[in-house]
Amino acid sequence: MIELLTPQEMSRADALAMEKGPHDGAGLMDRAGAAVADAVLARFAGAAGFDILCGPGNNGGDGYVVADLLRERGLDTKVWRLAMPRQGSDCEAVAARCHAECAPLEDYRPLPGRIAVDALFGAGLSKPVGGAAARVLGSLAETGVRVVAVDLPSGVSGATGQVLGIAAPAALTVTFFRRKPGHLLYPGRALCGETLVADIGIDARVLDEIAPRCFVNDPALWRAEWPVMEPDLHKYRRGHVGVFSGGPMATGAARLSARAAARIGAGAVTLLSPGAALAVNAMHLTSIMLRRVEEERELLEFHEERRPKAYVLGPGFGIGELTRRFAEAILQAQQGAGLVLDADAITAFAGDPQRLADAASKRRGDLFLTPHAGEYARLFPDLGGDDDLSKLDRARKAAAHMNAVVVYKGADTVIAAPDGRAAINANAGPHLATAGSGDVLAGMIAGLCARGMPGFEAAAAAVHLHGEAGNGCGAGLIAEDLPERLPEILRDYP
Ligand SMILES: NC(=O)C1=CN([C@@H]2O[C@H](COP(=O)(O)OP(=O)(O)OC[C@H]3O[C@@H](n4cnc5c(N)ncnc54)[C@H](O)[C@@H]3O)[C@@H](O)[C@H]2O)[C@@H](O)CC1
Ligand SMILES: [K+]
Repeated sequence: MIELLTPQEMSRADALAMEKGPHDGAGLMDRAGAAVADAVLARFAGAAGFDILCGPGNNGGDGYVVADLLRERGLDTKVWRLAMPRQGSDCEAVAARCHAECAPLEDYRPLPGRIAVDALFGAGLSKPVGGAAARVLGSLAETGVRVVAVDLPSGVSGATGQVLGIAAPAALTVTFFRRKPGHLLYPGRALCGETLVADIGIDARVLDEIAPRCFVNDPALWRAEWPVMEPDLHKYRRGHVGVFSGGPMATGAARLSARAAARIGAGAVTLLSPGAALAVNAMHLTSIMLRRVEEERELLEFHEERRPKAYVLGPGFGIGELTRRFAEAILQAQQGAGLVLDADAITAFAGDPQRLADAASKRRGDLFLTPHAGEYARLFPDLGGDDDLSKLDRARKAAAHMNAVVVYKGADTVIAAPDGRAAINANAGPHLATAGSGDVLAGMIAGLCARGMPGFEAAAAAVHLHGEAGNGCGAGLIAEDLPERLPEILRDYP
């Protein structure tokens, strides 16, 4: 169940399911409505009554099925319809046989103690919600009546998670077959409340034809590429990571990355430090090696001699020509290596992103960019300022343009590959929003890249395990804790 379908892909799944049987459109709708009614009864059977808000499309159709099922149970149930069902739709067919009392939506007033089932718009939302629907959704949000959303809270775009017009927060959302990006991308994710995915009898083989390109970032997405630890493994075959340190007053970030690379299983890690910071770094390192790298010549010597599999450049490094030259040197080296550009190394290319794109077009190893929203907007001002683009679109466009795996960070981190695959992360808690957390993630990505994981999977695995590490710490978390949680988590990934 890791695939995420756009509303268009979901309607294709519905159509393919109807074509192949055994259920026709009304049959799927019966099952969808029954799944919602079951979920409502499991949680809110004791409510004073049930108000089913029905739109004119098939989302409304699900609502009529719910109304009938609750009414059959003898529960106080009333349908409030926005408009008559669309002619010839499955909604029209199920509405015609619904026995619940119907009234115009504009007469609906939310009453405390009753449950509102929001079946106004689902996958077919096509414009901002206005008029009576907007007034009702606004009043739901104000009165705090408990809302169960059918498929999606009406007003939330399934494709982007953005609110078109207005949406009312749901306590529970019941969706069908597979989730959509809008269930996982904010603000949609927060408006969905608890999300249930119901099986309505669509055969998963329809996915072979749809070939979805977006996934929830679950271990099932990358587990097959997890590097196997062979018993006779030599430390350099486990991959060597080089991490660039900043000057004497900015060394901590690089050490966090280095420690994370080591903890995630790189066989060796070397901190590449300017001469002035060697002493301060040496005072804080034990198993991690230290080497002076201040000029491009020293970097190339290290690269030739030690053949690292991946680098981290950016944390605490500073923004300047040296940053850009180091990045280019690694991307253009004969012996390819992965390169994670984080923090300052992303900002260093702001103003001239084409220079990075040119270097990346010739790369021999994987390239990763790990911006948060601010860094993203600095590097891609046009994409960052385009309100029509979702976070998913932005990550994908950046990945294609930079020929890189882009990890667009935040509470709903998106990982996108240049080939169009993308994953949305869902396991990270708010405690991860702390100084140094991103430096740890950069090191984890480099470590998994050095261990031989392909780029997209390495980034997705690192983001997931970073979330797990954060959840293991909870409140009081500081970035130093994250690498130390990894040995326990990695017991599940031998
Ligand atoms: N037989 C099927 O096709 C199935 C459909 N399912 C349900 O059907 C939904 C999708 O149905 P539809 O494609 O009919 O789409 P919706 O019912 O989500 O909405 C489409 C209707 O709403 C109108 N509309 C869209 N945005 C509006 C706005 N902002 N203001 C006013 N009117 C607006 C459209 O003109 C159209 O009439 C899913 O979300 C799911 O709940 C499920 O029952 C599974 C089976
Ligand atoms: K809805």
